[in-house]
Amino acid sequence: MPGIVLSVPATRSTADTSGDDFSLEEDSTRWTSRHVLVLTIACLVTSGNYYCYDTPSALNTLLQTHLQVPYATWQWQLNMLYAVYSLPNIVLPLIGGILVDRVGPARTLIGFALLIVIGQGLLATGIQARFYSLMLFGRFLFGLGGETLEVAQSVVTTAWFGSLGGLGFALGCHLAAARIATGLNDNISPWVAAAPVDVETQRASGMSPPWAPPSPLATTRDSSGTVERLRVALGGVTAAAWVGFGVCVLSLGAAFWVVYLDRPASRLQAGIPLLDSDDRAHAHRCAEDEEASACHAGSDGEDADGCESRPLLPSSRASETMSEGTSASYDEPDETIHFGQLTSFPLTFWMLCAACIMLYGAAVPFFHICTDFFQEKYYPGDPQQAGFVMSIPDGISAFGSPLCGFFVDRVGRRGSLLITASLLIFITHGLLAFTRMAPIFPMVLLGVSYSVFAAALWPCVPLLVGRHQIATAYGLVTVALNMALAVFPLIVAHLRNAALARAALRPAVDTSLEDPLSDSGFFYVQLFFMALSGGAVIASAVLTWLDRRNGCKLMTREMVSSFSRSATASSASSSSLASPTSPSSPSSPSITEAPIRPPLGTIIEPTSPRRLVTYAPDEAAVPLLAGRPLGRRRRSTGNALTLGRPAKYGGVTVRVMREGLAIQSPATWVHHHHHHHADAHGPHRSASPPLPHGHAGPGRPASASPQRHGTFLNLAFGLPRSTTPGAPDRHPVFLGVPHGAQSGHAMSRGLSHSTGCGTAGDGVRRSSPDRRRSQQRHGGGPPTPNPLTASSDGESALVDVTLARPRPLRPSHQLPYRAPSPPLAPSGLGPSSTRQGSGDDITANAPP
Ligand SMILES: C[C@H](N)C(=O)N[C@@H](CCCCN)C(=O)O
Repeated sequence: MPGIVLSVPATRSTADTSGDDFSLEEDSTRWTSRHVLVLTIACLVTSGNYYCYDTPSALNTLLQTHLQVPYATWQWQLNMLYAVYSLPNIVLPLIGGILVDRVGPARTLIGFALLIVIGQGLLATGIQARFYSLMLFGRFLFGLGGETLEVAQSVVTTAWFGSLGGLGFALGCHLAAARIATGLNDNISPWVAAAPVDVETQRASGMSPPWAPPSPLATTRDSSGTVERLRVALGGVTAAAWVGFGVCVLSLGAAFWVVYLDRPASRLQAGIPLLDSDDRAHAHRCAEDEEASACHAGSDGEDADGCESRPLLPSSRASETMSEGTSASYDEPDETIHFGQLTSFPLTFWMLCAACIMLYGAAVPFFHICTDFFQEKYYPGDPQQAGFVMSIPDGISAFGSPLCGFFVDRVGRRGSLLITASLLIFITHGLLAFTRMAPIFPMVLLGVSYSVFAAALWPCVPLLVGRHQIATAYGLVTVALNMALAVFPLIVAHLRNAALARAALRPAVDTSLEDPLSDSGFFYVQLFFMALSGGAVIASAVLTWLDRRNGCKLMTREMVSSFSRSATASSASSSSLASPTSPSSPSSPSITEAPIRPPLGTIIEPTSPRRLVTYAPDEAAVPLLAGRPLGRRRRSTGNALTLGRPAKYGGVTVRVMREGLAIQSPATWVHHHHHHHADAHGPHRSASPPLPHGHAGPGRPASASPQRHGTFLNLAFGLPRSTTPGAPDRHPVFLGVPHGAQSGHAMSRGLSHSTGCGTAGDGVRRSSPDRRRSQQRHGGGPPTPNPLTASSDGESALVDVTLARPRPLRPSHQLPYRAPSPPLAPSGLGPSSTRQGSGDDITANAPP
């Protein structure tokens, strides 16, 4: 009996359909130079934004002098420059995120980077022309692009590093780049702006009256260096603003580069899953192409769209579009993110937003005022010392964020890290409010906390939402961040003003700092920040608690499930799963604590009798596991794959070709559906006894049904006979585990889905998770178990599964294998019956 190869279609692959070999151009399970390049350039993309964001405050009084406005007016104007940046971003990143989810990060990345360039250009022009309204408008455009650019950048980074086990580190590098860009601006902008301006320019601009003697700083045109001459020629703050413009142009260039590196063909080559938008574009192009079938067939040549490298279209949607030659299937409502879908975001996600508001609110608005505070309480008349202490958190974060991100990738436990960080901020503000301890130590604590929470918070986003919602989710968290940054500074200002007003009314009393209530409002401000960080502790604790009930997604180490990797070479991949030394090896002692994430294309040769892979229930398609329920819904089910000895159980091999595995165990329904006999009503059914293990049923050259035995891949499978001499049989096989009361419904859905879809050019039937979601939504029925479809060619089969997210399997979930409840049959079928028709068969493969 030939070993059965179940090729489980992956999200994206570069597989070769011509055979069982699954070759890739790059080992997609490791960092490659391409990854390093993508990360480096992606970090540069937002550098312009971060460099220029703080230009107004870095130039502050120099700008005021240049604009020749009174101090009070300037305070208002300065704040307005920040307000027009932040206020629109209370909403815009959400719209931007939805846009990114719809059209993909490529176009949006360029668009947002362009907005930043234009915005900064207008700001610089406004400064040069001393035209404040133009500055304001430029800053507004700059804000439109700035925050949403980060969303698009995060999406690209998540795609490249999410399943590589390096998302925390990669996002930490973004943060580091941001902190460095901020630090550079803090130093370079004042340096450029304070350049000596020649006397004539000063006089011409009115900065210096004609009778005034030249400033001792002012040099003349005979400055020796080119840089000096440039500084003089451009003139102070204008030059500083145009330098910022130059950095933004560089960032735009980086955005183009990232888009180039992230193009579909490049992703496929690197084993990075394509985005839905890429799917759409790709499928549209291929559908228009007369040679679209070559895309399926796996031609070796490369076309502009990268068809060459995706003979197996990993996306069900793509494959359906490709196979059906229509784009209609892409337009299913569930496939496109829209506002209505926000309600489908889990509570954990909203709690993450709450934690983001409190954490950033307790840190960043404090940075804005802390130099004032330090000068008042610790370093009167010493702005330099105050400035130095203020820069501590950013300095620590510049190198701490990637380190913490790396730690997060290795340890998981993001919720616990957020709680710890919140506690640290609480202690920081407590120390600053109630003690006279030098602020250096509290600021170091704050720096550590800032590094930890930013590094832990952002990588949580893709773990909590669906793959097609990631940009929207990043957008929402960015909205939350901007709410904090827009609202809390106003509250802080109000607290201070109220305290100052009270102090003004008070008679001259002892204003010594021994009395904390006698300061100019900073004590109340610190209490406010303590309240926020206390709220962050609570939000993070609730988040962690919810997450534990919801599959411990935030505790997961390493990979983002919805971005399963494309394949490594099959042998390597196989060994990566089987080898104890492999990071994802299930045989390491910790295997039951962390989900196995078989990279796409992995050939699983089950060699260990006791390996259990558990995936958390998927919202949309909940595969069923008999036995003790796993996951969030205690009475619900989880997805499990149990692997056994191939030699003993017929050499069942599973190749992961979609988002991991969701093979139900311990009992599996198998439906052989001869699509050429299918009618619109689904297969015919007839009762007959179950096939014994490895026994070919009528009309089949071979059949293998590894039965439940200890812990193993319980998979019933039949290989239909080839009807065309020389041509491999391509029969979709339905695998699903109807269980409990929903079984009949679920199975019938699966069947109708099976009969309703065309077969791809390569003969592979692919299920559509989104279609299923759509069916559920419109049918209003209960969740549908994964309808796994497959086809076989006598030697192998391709099985399409939808994967749920992996979750760590805690020791309490390490269950001894136990006999399953017999699965309920669909529509009156008994649990242990095999019904065979001439063309369509259902095998209910119950455990013996
Ligand atoms: C307002 C500014 N963009 C900001 O504070 N950003 C945050 C979040 C950055 C997320 C990057 N993916 C920061 O910590 O810098």
